[in-house]
Parts: sequence; structure tokens; C-alpha cells
Amino acid sequence: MSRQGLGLTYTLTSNKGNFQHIPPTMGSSGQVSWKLEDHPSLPKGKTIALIVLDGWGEYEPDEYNCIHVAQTPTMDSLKQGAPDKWRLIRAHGKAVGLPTEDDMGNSEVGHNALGAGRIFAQGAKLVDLALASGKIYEGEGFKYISECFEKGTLHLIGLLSDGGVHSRLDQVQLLLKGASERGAKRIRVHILTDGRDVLDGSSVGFVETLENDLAKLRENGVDARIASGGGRMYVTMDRYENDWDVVKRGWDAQVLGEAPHKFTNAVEAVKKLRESANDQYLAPFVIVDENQKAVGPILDGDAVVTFNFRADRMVMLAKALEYQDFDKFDRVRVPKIRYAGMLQYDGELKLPSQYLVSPPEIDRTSGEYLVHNDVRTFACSETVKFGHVTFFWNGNRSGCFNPEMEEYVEIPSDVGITFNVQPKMKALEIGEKARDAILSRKFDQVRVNIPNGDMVGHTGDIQATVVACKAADEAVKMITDAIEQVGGIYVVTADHGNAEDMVKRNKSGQPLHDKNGNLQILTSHTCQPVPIAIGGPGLAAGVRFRNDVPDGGLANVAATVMNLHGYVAPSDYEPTLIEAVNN
Ligand SMILES: O=C(O)[C@@H](CO)OP(=O)(O)O
Ligand SMILES: [Mn+2]
Ligand SMILES: [Mn+2]
Repeated sequence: MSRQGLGLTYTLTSNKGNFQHIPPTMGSSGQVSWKLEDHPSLPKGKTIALIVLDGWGEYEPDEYNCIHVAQTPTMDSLKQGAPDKWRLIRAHGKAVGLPTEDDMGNSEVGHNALGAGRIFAQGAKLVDLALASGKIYEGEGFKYISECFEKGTLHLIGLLSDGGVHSRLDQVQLLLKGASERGAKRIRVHILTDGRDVLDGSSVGFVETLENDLAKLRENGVDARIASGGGRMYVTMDRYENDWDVVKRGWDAQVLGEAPHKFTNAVEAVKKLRESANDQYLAPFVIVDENQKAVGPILDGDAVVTFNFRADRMVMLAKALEYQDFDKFDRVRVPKIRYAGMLQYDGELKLPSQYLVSPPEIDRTSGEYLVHNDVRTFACSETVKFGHVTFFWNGNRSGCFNPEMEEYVEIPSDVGITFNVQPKMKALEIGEKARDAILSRKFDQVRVNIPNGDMVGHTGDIQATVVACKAADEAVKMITDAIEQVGGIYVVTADHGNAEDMVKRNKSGQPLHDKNGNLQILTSHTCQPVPIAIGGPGLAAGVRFRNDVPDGGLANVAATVMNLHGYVAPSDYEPTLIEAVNN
């Protein structure tokens, strides 16, 4: 699809997002003034490259810190600029709206904070509050699905772990209890095993815990069972329409009750299927009764709740469950259900229309302000992270704010492989696109996400992650070189940690081994701080990081970038990280 506007073309490789101009939102004062104040001393019109290295935290140098092991001459040279041009910022826990300081960062909350310039209570926290207060059962969404409890089945679909990135087991346990206390007579749980936000192999324990809870419900007369399962990267939880086959495998097991593997017991299913795949990529299975009949296909009159609070890997299933006209795969049978998401996953598409907990209302993001102040923006990544620099960046909205002022370019990611097979991914293509956008002088801001450290880090393959970090560093160099050529400014940061620490450690930081003496590989994100570096010939002399924002985090980056565009951020934004001192 391509669109014209100001001579800009939208070279979107697929018809992503619905471009529409969003009128200024009415703030509490009734009227939002989109006009940003001029910065007292910093100039306008500098081309700014804003680079987000996904999964790039800061940790002690050792053999399991892939960023340390990899040759990363560009990132190393930026680090020399400390403390005036390089510092660390927080990217986990409360700094990004998560419930506790034990919560690792993630792309959703990270890019929300980077784009919004403020800290919003995120899905995990909002669901905790709604469950604790009971409000989750008083809302429209729960009332809507509870209509099915008398005659139908309540189906719960989502990621089964305590990772807290997409879902959390204790929330599912509370929802099961709450729904059965409010009339649910028949419940089926369709699980997705994790092994990405939590240790690989932990799926067995989570399934055992869930089975215990369901057994208790059965003792209280509720017909509660696990009905299907599969690994999150292979079944259901694809994102940004990279591979609809992932969603179809889930649809077949969850809705149709069909899968290549049939078991009568979910723990046995996971243990058996783990012989040929890890938790992330477990083959789809259905649970059958003694007559080999699936115990829980989704039928007319049933209720469905997708219990992930995070949007990106639920949106595709939500479309398949909610949309009458849908052509991404053959659904074979489309049950007449009452479907509610744990949250509404897309505020622009209003998808799903029914949901149990209201999502964070992220308004007045930096992207929206900047288009109203003549800042022309280019955003690019490859598919697996495309929505991070657009959807999440813009406050969970799938469109752009002003197609005359913005161009979003997606580079198709590899499909059907694990990224340790191609650890360079599309880093260099992203670097080239950003370089061309910078040299074209058509944009004031060129924003990219370089996924390698995170996507390859999640595979747990240390050697491949080292290659990944090197490729990411090369892409950064390509972009900062282009900035040198146009007299621009670069801002290089990250959304959370991952590649800097690839093993589980004890309290004193020693790597842990499992009972067979194997290293416990960490595929997940971390709670580590992330770097932010500024530089380039366009950076005014005397600009440096302030030393009075010690707890600065990702939400402080937006005001910082607005300053570099020559503006002062709105007063309710987290404070800027920089000061301009005259020598
Ligand atoms: O892959 C994902 O969905 C998450 C981890 O669960 O990673 P990120 O937040 O970096 O997208
Ligand atoms: Mn990320
Ligand atoms: Mn990740």
C-alpha cells in the first residue's frame, strides 16, 4: 500500500494500520494546546536519529554478557562520553509503570514510556488493582461474558507463567475463582507455554499449579479443565502479522478442538512434547476424553476471555475471534461467542469491543505533539518490532497522527525460524533505511528499533546473541555516520535489558546450574538499567546530561528529545535529562 502526502510516500509492505488524523484530545483543562514552547537556547531544525536497541542493558562484563563479548566499537565509543553524553537510565519496575521493582522491563511498557514522556500504570498493575478491588466483576465486560455462564462454557486463553510481561498466573487463578463464584459452571483453559519471560522448562510447574486449582474447582462442582495448549512462539502469540500460521494453529486447537497431538492430561502433554521442542515452541495439542473427543472446543453460546493484559501478541487472535469478515486464514467454523479481552488491546481499532479492565489511557504522546509542531517523523523497524516504534510509541494506537508529517516503514522479518539461525536479522536493512531517510533531509526525526539483542537473546543462544549484538552495533554506526554527514544529532538508547545477561544468577551474581550441572540460560529480559547516549555535530556546545535526575528513566527521554528538536516539553512530562550550559 502506498500513500502520497507532501511528496512523502508510505512504502508499507503490508496494509498495516489505518492512517487517520486524530483531532487534538481534550485534556483535563478542556482544551489541549498542541503548541510547544520554544527551548530558550537550543536550535530547531536539526535532524535527530533516535535509535532504540531492543534488549540492550548494562551489566558487569563477563562471558555471559553478550554485549561485552561482542565487538561493539560504536557503542563502546559512545560510552566514552560519560557522564556528559552517556549515562544509565531505569527501564524496569515503577519507572515504566509496572507493579514492583522486581518486574523486568519489556517493549510494551518501554516504548510506551519512551513515546509518552510520562509513566502510566500498565496492564499488569491495572489488572491487579481491578482484581483486588473486585471492580473487574462489576464492569461491562464481565457482565457481558457472564451471560454465557448458565448454559455455555467460559474459555480462558493466554500465556501461562508468572513472567508478568504478557500475563501473570496469579491473576488467572483469581479470575478462575472469581468467575466460578459468580456463576461459571463450565470452564476451559487454553494454555500457551512460555519459556521466554521465565526459565525454559518451567511450563511443567505452571501446568501442575493450574491443574491443582482446576481440581479444586471440580470439587466445588465446576466442570473446569485444561482444553488445549502450545508454545507461545509457535501457537497463537504472533504479532504485527508476521506469521498468521501461528494464530491458525491456536485457532484449530482452541476453537475447533483439532491438533496434531492429543493427550488426556496436560502435564503429560507438556512433558512429552518437550522432548522435541522447548516451552516457547511446543507443538499444539488438545486434551481429549476417553473417547478421544476434545474436551473443550469453543462453541456457539460460549464466552471467551484472552487473559493476556499486553496487546501486541493478542491482537491477531482478537481479530480472528471478533471480526465477521476475516481473510487471514480459514477459520472453518466461527462460533457465536461473547468475547472479552483482559484489556482492550487497540484503542484505535476499539479491539476487542468488550474487555474486563480499561487499558492505560495514554494521550498527548510526544509523537502527537511533534507533528503539531512541524516535526516530520520517519519510523522504521522490521516486522517483529515494527509496532514498537509506532503502535506502542504512539500510546497503543495502530494509526499515525498525521500522514502528511509521518512515514512508517516496515521491513519484513524472517518467518518460521528462530532468530539465532539468522542473528543479524534485518539490522543492516534498518540501518540503510534510516541512513537514506536522514540523507534525504525530508525528516526531522528518524526513529528506529534495532531488535537483535532482544530477539536473539530470547533464544538463549549465547554465540548467536554475540553475533546479534555486533550486527546491531554496525547498524548504529551506519546511522550515526549519516548524522555526521547532515550535521544532525543522535540519541541512542534501549527499551530494557536482555543480551547483557544470559544466565540465571544467585544473589552474589554467580551463574546457576540445574540439577544436571547445565548452565541455567536466561532467555528473558532483565531489571538492568539501559544506556542513553547523545552526540553528533548538531548537538549544541554545552549540552550535557544533568546530574540532578539520578533516577531518570525511559519516560525522561521524550522531554530530552523535544529539547533537541528546539522545544520545551509539556509541564506534566517527566523532566528532561539534559541541560545547556554556556561554557
Ligand atoms: O517477545 C515478547 O513478546 C516480549 C517478551 O515476552 O519481548 P519484548 O517485550 O521485547 O517485545
Ligand atoms: Mn524489547
Ligand atoms: Mn523481548
